[in-house]
Amino acid sequence: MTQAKVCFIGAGNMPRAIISGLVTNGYPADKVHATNPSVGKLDALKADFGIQVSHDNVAAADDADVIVLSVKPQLMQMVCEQLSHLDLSNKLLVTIAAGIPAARYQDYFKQPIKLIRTMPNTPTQIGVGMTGLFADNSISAEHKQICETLMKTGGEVVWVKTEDELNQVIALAGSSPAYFFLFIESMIQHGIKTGLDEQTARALAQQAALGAAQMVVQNPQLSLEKLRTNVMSKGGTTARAVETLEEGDLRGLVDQAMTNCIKRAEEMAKTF
Ligand SMILES: NC(=O)C1=CN([C@@H]2O[C@H](COP(=O)(O)OP(=O)(O)OC[C@H]3O[C@@H](n4cnc5c(N)ncnc54)[C@H](OP(=O)(O)O)[C@@H]3O)[C@@H](O)[C@H]2O)C=CC1
Ligand SMILES: O=C(O)[C@@H]1CCC=N1
Repeated sequence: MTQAKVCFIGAGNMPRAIISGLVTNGYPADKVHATNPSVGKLDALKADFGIQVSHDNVAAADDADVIVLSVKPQLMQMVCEQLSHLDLSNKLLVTIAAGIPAARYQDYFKQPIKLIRTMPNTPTQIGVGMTGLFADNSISAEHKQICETLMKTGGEVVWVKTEDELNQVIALAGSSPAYFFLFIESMIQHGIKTGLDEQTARALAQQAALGAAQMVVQNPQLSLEKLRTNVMSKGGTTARAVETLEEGDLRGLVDQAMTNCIKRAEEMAKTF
């Protein structure tokens, strides 16, 4: 089952990112199906990637080898219950939802299931994603391999040893693209405020962000502190800017943001 028939239940931002990674990297489009209530996202997926689309969760799931549960956590129970009368014994279930514990799905489906929890991020869309994966001991090596192959088309994957660690994956990778977007957005706002046009401000900020990320990736032998201090001439402009960020306790703020991110995942685990 190396090229399994995959069905995404829910066709929002994250499944679109995964589907883009899959098809762009040569996964056969005719083996990918997405379902969604509204038509716009389905039309776009069909036009952009040539995959099958429909509104019928049950028929699509019944036809698939791998069912990727891709709706918002608050809709998950309803969607799973809708599929619960299908024979799922030969299917692999993959969830991308934040928060909901693996054991909860067993209750939703009212039958024994094989489920892998994943936590991807939207850069998967352009092949530089990061996905955390968790499977308990009941999941076969073959199913783990299928899931890993699917997620790897969009970037890197990391298996975590305990389910709790998936919450750290959310804080470090699932949610974190948004932190970087906010930072870049703030930089662009400053550029515009001080007189640059938006296009120029964005070009400057985005290239600096890309360059900084590539510097981190391509210099594993250098600490982040070293990379930072290499930019900071003594008594220069960067030192003044970085001092300002430190005085404003950027580190403390990031720590608090990530702590709250994890707390929210824990709350969601109790709610859904
Ligand atoms: N966005 C991200 O960066 C990440 C998201 N996730 C997880 O991915 C999941 C989806 O998030 P995301 O894609 O961002 O959410 P979106 O809000 O973009 O998409 C949710 C989709 O689910 C559809 N939907 C609603 N009801 C049903 C139903 N009954 N059957 C099938 N589809 C339905 C919605 O359709 P309609 O528009 O018609 O209402 C919508 O297209 C969440 O569980 C989230 O935790 C995980 C990692 C990262
Ligand atoms: O914000 C969320 O809940 C989802 C999970 C990680 C990214 N988006």
